Amino acid sequence: MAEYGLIGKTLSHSFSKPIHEQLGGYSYELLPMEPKELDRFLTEKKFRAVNVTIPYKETVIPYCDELDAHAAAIGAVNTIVNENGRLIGHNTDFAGMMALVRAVGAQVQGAHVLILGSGGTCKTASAVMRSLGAASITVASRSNKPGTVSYEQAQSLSQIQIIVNASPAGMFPNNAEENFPLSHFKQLQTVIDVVYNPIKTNLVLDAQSRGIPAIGGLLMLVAQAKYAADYFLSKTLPEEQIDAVYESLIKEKKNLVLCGMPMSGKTTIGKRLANMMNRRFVDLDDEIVKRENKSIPEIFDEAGEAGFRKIEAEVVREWAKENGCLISCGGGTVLSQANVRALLQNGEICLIDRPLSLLSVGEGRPLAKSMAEVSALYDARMPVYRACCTFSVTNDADLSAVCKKIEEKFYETACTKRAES
Ligand SMILES: Nc1ncnc2c1ncn2[C@@H]1O[C@H](COP(=O)(O)OP(=O)(O)O)[C@@H](O)[C@H]1O
Ligand SMILES: O=C(O)C1=C[C@@H](OP(=O)(O)O)[C@@H](O)[C@H](O)C1
Ligand SMILES: [Mg+2]
Repeated sequence: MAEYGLIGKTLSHSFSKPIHEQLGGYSYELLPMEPKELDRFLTEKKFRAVNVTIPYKETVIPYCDELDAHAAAIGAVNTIVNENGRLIGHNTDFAGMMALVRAVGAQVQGAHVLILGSGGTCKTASAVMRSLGAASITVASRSNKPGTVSYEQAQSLSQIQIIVNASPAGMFPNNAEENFPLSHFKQLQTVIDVVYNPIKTNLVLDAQSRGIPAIGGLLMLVAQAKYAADYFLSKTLPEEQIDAVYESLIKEKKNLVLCGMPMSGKTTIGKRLANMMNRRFVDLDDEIVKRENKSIPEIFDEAGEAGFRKIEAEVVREWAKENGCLISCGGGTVLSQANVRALLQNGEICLIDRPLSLLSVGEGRPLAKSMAEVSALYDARMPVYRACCTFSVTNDADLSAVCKKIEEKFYETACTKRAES
């Protein structure tokens, strides 16, 4: 019998297991099930408490003997506690979203709010925004539901100050999906995205690049889990647990991406650091070579630089979706804004800043065959590297000192909650 767990349809990418195990010390199982199995599961009641996710948050309501006030008002249940055979339904998404709103510093009182998506999460978002005194709440949906506007109509709502994405747009595996355009919203103050995989969707990255505070859904996931764990254990865990679990999850899940000049040490440092940090090591050039079964100079000879960049972009798309990796780029990878954006969804980019005087001509590098070429590349590329990186480390010391410095900076500056909003 699974004592605690998560019921839903497809759960392979859920982070709930490590979150709950860290929060409450109990074992927590992912329990994917079809509707037929759900009926048996909730009738047999062989569990102590479970969380509920898509698409069952409304389906489970008739099985509950009692609902708490939030669950009843919202019409969705994400936590069920089995109290001696009586199933009590709670909604801790409400408190989870409150935590997200607080963390990003949204001023909801008197604000005009646009919610993207009209499913279950929209109900929670509306309830939160209403309770915080929003002046108006408009819901945009693709399905012409009564009381909603289309995405096209939503574009003309120039008074909108807060946008909440409550739809699965941009969610894994559709990370590259174009986000809802933000350029029309001149009054926009805050963007909240409930999607937590990737850690930053294109919507969050777009808002942040416009200087608009924005936050992804990971903190909400952790916060709702903490409030669910309170019900599971019949006690109130400290609020600080939310930040602690969030930060440890971010540290584990974020990719560390190394960029920089050819011969700056990306591959060498990457291998060593991945070992030190116990991370999966991915060298994008190696992945390209493996995929094409050709060396890099052969690819350049046959397909030109444009052909190489096309393959490189596809390999970036694939690996940028992963979590917890150490990714060493090729020297030209981050010259493409689309590649940078993909890598920033789940990662922090570190520039390996190796002074020009320490760079040399390397083998198998078609674009850096002479020192004159290296020097010209250096002048052209360093500003681009500096602009795209989250932090940089000078590589002019011995390798182990440089690796240590990168690890420290990654954890200290790149993985804090502040970096997400
Ligand atoms: N801090 C360092 N100390 C000594 N050698 C270094 C250092 N950084 C880089 N190198 C050397 O520079 C060369 C190029 O490194 P590499 O990792 O292949 O660069 P990249 O992947 O950035 O093109 C390797 O021979 C590596 O050992
Ligand atoms: O600078 C570049 O444009 C390139 C750098 C190489 O990687 P390294 O930086 O690891 O040498 C490799 O991706 C390819 O030759 C193109
Ligand atoms: Mg390399």
